[in-house]
Amino acid sequence: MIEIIGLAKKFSVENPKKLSEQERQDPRLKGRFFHSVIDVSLTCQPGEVLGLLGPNGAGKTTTLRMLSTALKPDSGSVTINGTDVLSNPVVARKKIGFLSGSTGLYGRLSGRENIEYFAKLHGMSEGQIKQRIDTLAELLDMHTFLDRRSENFSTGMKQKVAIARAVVHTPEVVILDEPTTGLDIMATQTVLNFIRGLKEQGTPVLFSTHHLDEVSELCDRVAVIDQGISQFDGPLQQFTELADGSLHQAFLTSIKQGN
Ligand SMILES: Nc1ncnc2c1ncn2[C@@H]1O[C@H](COP(=O)(O)OP(=O)(O)OP(=O)(O)O)[C@@H](O)[C@H]1O
Repeated sequence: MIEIIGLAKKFSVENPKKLSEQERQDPRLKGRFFHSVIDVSLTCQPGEVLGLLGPNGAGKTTTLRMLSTALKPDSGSVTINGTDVLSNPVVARKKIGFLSGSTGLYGRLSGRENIEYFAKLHGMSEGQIKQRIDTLAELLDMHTFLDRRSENFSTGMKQKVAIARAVVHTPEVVILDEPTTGLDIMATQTVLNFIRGLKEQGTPVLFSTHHLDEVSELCDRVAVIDQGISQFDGPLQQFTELADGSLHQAFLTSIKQGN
């Protein structure tokens, strides 16, 4: 189970001139600090898929980075299957599979070698690594390119390898930052099927997205963040009931309610 309560994170603004016009107008800019995440709470139970929604700049990536231990929150708590992530980041990291926004593969290595490298960091044996990569290659449809150098991979190939790398250690929970952004229809479907497989195994999956069709296809729960504040966290059905069954309208309603 993933539980986030009252998470907050501000960044110091080193050079205000570098802020976008939108950020300058944003009420989260207070003096020398930009309060990216102000108050975010959500939960995701075993076997549930949670879709994290919010406009550009809402604070989704910042929230996911705190959840994955990549960033330290200013306040709030994050618990994964009973482990307090903030006080036990090393233990928590083993439990988490995290796909960040940038795939960051080593271009000189093949897809397989990129995955192997992470598997070794997790202390997996040669036998375990081979078996796990075989399984992931099948699930993510990677056989045709897995042994090629990754520098010339398409966006979809890179993303599949990055997902395989994130889950190679069979984590207890999976967190994916916009896993289908930039992917074609086939690759998107492969990734969505992969998430569905995780759900069937009872693994909680939390992913951020701008695609409402993915939410209706896959998600049990929805969380909405706007300007760093949680506007909704609940079952999909409760979310759609905000606007007579229309996901699109429900999203707009949830955001308007906070303003
Ligand atoms: N290291 C940082 N320093 C200063 N501001 C930051 C930093 N990281 C994020 N921000 C700002 O915090 C806000 C929230 O960013 P974040 O990337 O979490 O949003 P998001 O909801 O993931 O957006 P998108 O949907 O566009 O990916 C943005 O205005 C961003 O510019």
